[in-house]
Amino acid sequence: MSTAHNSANIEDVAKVVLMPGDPLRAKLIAENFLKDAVLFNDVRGMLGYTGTYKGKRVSVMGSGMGMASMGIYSYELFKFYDVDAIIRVGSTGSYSERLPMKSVALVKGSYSESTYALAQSGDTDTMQYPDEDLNKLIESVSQEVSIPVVKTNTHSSDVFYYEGDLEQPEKMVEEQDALCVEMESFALFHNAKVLNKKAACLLTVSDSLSTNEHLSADERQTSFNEMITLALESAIRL
Ligand SMILES: O=P(O)(O)O[C@H]1O[C@H](CO)[C@@H](O)[C@H]1O
Ligand SMILES: O=c1cc[nH]c(=O)[nH]1
Repeated sequence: MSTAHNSANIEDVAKVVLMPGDPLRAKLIAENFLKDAVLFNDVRGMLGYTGTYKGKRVSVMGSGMGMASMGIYSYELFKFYDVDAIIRVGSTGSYSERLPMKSVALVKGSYSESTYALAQSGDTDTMQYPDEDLNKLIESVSQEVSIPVVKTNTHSSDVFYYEGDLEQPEKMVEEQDALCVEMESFALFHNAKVLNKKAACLLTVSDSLSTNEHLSADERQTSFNEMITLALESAIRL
């Protein structure tokens, strides 16, 4: 079985999938963290691999950028590949010094102005949520492996280059308790909800919109490693 966007057979994909936005980050994760990783998809360059981590089968696949792309890939993984859980591992821009550079955020709610949920199923909720039990697991693993997380809502935006209200970051912090911005978790959480599956989202702060700092390529690599370790250590306990 395959779809228009994924050439894998159902048995090629593990029950738990890590999803970075960037397909090349999926490749790096497969090469550096998984044993015996095998490529299961390269349609449109959206690389997906399955291997083992500490003996347990885990997959990793890019989601692409934005709700529409995450919407397609996560829907297909849940619905047609019988995936139980997806953990997004993304980069984020911080709106507040309460979420410093390189810190890891565990998303407890995803606020969006996006029409994704409305268009997908008529869902008018502007806040979509991760799986509560999966988040609790990640939180407890974070203590066990000493990789701290900041629990926060995120702003899940359709827009990267923004020319609107300059006070948007402050408003997101005050009105939505969203300390950061990224572009996919709202669609992922919505799909998990309508398909009765599990989803979570870990984000590493790569940019600060409050202090105007940005991670270098090397720093990104090192700090993403902590988030990926936490996601994998959680995945094998599911
Ligand atoms: O690092 P990833 O997972 O791609 O996530 C963030 O980076 C991209 C923007 O540069 C968007 O996809 C945003 O959500
Ligand atoms: O969506 C994103 C992701 C990383 N950094 C940003 O500024 N925005």
